[in-house]
Parts: sequence; structure tokens; C-alpha cells
Amino acid sequence: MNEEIPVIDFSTLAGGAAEERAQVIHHLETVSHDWGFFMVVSNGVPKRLMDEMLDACEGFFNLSEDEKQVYNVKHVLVDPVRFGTSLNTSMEKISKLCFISSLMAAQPLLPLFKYSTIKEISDSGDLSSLPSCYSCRGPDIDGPTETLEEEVPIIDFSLLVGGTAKQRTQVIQDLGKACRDWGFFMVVNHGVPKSLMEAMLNACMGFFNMREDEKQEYNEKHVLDPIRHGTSFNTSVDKVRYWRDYLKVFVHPDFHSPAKPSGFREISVEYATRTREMTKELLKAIWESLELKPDDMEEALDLNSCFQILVANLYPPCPQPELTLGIPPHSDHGLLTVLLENGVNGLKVEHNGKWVHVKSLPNSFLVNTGDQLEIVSNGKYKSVVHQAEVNASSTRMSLVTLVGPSLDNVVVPAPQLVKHKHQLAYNGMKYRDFLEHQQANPLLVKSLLDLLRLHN
Ligand SMILES: O=C(O)CCC(=O)C(=O)O
Ligand SMILES: [Fe+2]
Repeated sequence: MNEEIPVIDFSTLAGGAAEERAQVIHHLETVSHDWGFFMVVSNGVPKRLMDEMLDACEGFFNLSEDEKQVYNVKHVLVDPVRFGTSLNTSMEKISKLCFISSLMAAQPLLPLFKYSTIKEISDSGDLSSLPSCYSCRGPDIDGPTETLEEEVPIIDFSLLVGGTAKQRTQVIQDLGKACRDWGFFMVVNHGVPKSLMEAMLNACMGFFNMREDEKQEYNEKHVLDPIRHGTSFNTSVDKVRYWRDYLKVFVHPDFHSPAKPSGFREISVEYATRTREMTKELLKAIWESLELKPDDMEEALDLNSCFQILVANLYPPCPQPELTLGIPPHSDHGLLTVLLENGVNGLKVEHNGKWVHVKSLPNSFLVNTGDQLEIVSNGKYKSVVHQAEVNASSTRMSLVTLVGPSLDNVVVPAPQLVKHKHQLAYNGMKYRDFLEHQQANPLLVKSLLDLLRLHN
């Protein structure tokens, strides 16, 4: 088409008689509606200034690459000066990941069973060997090949909240060291009653023991649905299957609960509250260990509206446990994760390039650092990679409660930890988007966090 684009005479608009001005305004209205595009002439900006501005920009692009480097890969909202290529390379990487995972989902379906959960398969006693779709171990996925026998750090919570000032300072130091060196620690003397911990484990087992059709209403939900039941990690994207069933319930800021089994709601509201309070105390202390002011934490993380989820993982006995995993190597998406086991071990955490088999003490909680803590601490405290193994003889259950910032929070490195611009180590991302991407894609070690990291 060979049409002339509309021209607006600015001098008439700014200095013309009322009638001429009204005509231009009418013209502007038509042009905005029909074209959304126009040329402004007699605009009053000196030609000399326009030429100088073009030259100045060209001058910037002509600087050497390391001179422009300071403005590279900045945060889209926070940074006032940004230099880069394409549109936003980190979001483009995420779109690519989604595209790849949609292709993965489009692969032929895994062999379908007459059973919908691992519990059903295991209870049937039908299997003497593992179906091939559950074979998920191998050098690519197994991570470290060596296993270490090491004691994980132990934190006495009672000294943090009820000890002397000196004891509290010591625990804060120990917490800092545990987060830096391990990303993992065991909490003892936490004050959550043993009876409540047992009741919560029993309530979760009660849920898994319900008939499949009673659990059905929570199946195949969107990853942001507040109550989800399922098997493996996310069967619409998993390339292989994992030997696990799960129940995931959002419990804060809005509390949700499955209607059955009876008592689940009352027990989980109490359990969620007690573990949330404990986690917030631990976070406060970890914040202090980073030498950040306690008052800045609320602003950075909005913990009054913190997101909290309860996840019950069920790993029934497996015919060939050495060939499969309950959950593959991954990091958790939140700030801190608090894990309780039913007395059967199976968690492995990565430490100094080796796997450490965790043996929890009776009545203790296992705590690990998550991706949002890695971002906000600007990489000082890395989220720990871990996996769950299964066994041939006993049912293992783990109960995970994960606390993150408010879902609306765009988590960025704490400015106090970024003294010079080039120290900024992560792009920020809204926590809700992070959670959704992590849950909607295959679980691949730290793949989503890797996309936000600025210096690989
Ligand atoms: O069951 C376990 O030991 C680990 C569970 C886990 O990593 C998770 O739910 O994110
Ligand atoms: Fe985890």
C-alpha cells in the first residue's frame, strides 16, 4: 500500500488560534483511532539538539564493550540505565524452556497403567520389577557419584528464642555458617509438640489411605490450585516418572484444607501456624547473620503475607529402588523448607560435590535453604540441591512445609549486599511467576534459578 502517514503540525496545536487548534485536536483523534501513528512537524525541538542526541547515542554504542558492560543485564524495573541485546534475554530463555517442555509434553504418552497412584501399584502387590518409565537413574540425573558420611549441622532453636544474648548470637553465627557451607541443618528443641507432629503425619497418611475416588477431586489441577493430589512430579511434563504420590496444600496467607479425612483441617491449621512461626524466627536470625537490619526484612520479603505450602510426599515400597527416585535432584523454590520424616530415611543433600545421606534425629526438623534465599542474599546462601530415594521394604512419608515471601513480591538481591553494580548476581522475578514456572516444568536441578543468575 502506498499511503501517506498523517502529519500533525505542533505549532498550530501549541500556538494557533482556537479554531485551528480544535481542528488539529479533531485530526489527532481521527488519526489515533485509524492509525495509532503520526508524524509531528514544526515541533519546536531544535534540529541541532536532535542531531546531537542521535550522535550521542551512536557514541554510546561505539564505546568499547567493557565500557558498556556496567549497564549490562540489569533488572528491568529496578535499574535506571540498561544496555543489552535482543529484548530481554533472561525472559527469552524462560520462554525457550517453556517451549522445550511443551515439546517434551507432546512426546508419546508414557505407558498407562490401570493404576493412578504409586500407592495403588504398591498395594496391589502386582509388580516384581520396576516398569521402565520409572527408571530415572543414570549418570545424567544422579548428580554426584560419591556418598559422604557426614554429620549435618544441628541448631538448638530454644537457644535462639529463649537463651541469653550471647547464646543467641552464637546460634545466629552457627546458622550463617550452616547456610553458607551446607544450605542445610537439623533443628532440635523447636518447641513444636511431638504429639502435633505425629498427628500431622497421621492425618496425611489418613488422606493417602482414602479411596482413589475420594482423592480424585484434587487430581490434575493447575499448579497454582490451592489443593493438589497426584503422582510423580508433574505428569503432564515429566519425561520419566518418579516413585512418589503427593498432596500439596496452600496454607498461608489463605488457609486451605481438603474436607477429608476428618480432623485434617484442625491439625493442619495448628501445624502450619507453629511451623510458620518457627520458620520466621529462623529467617530473622539468618537475615541478621547476613548483617542486614531486622527492620529491612519485612520490606524485602513481606513475610506477614508470606506464602506457605504443606506438601506430604508418600513413597511406598518399591520393587527395584536402586533404579528409581522419589524426587530427582532439585532445589526448593521458597526461602526455607522444613521437613519432617516418618522415621524412615531417604533424603540426600549435595554437599561439596558429594551426596550426604541424612539421618534425622527423633523429634527434629530438617531445614534447607531455597531459591528465594539465594536470590535475596545475592548468592551468599545458595539453595541446596537434594533428592529423595526410595526403598524396598518400608513406606516412607515426608511432610514438607515451605515458606516463601509474599507471592506478589518481586524478589531481588538485598541492595545492602550489592555494594557495586557489578556485584549484582541475579535478576529479580515475581515469586508467583517463579513458583508457577518451577512447578509447570520438568524438575531439573536448579534450572530456573540458573536463568536468573547474571554471571554464570
Ligand atoms: O522427601 C524428601 O526427603 C524430600 C522432599 C522434597 O525435596 C520436596 O518435597 O521438595
Ligand atoms: Fe525439595
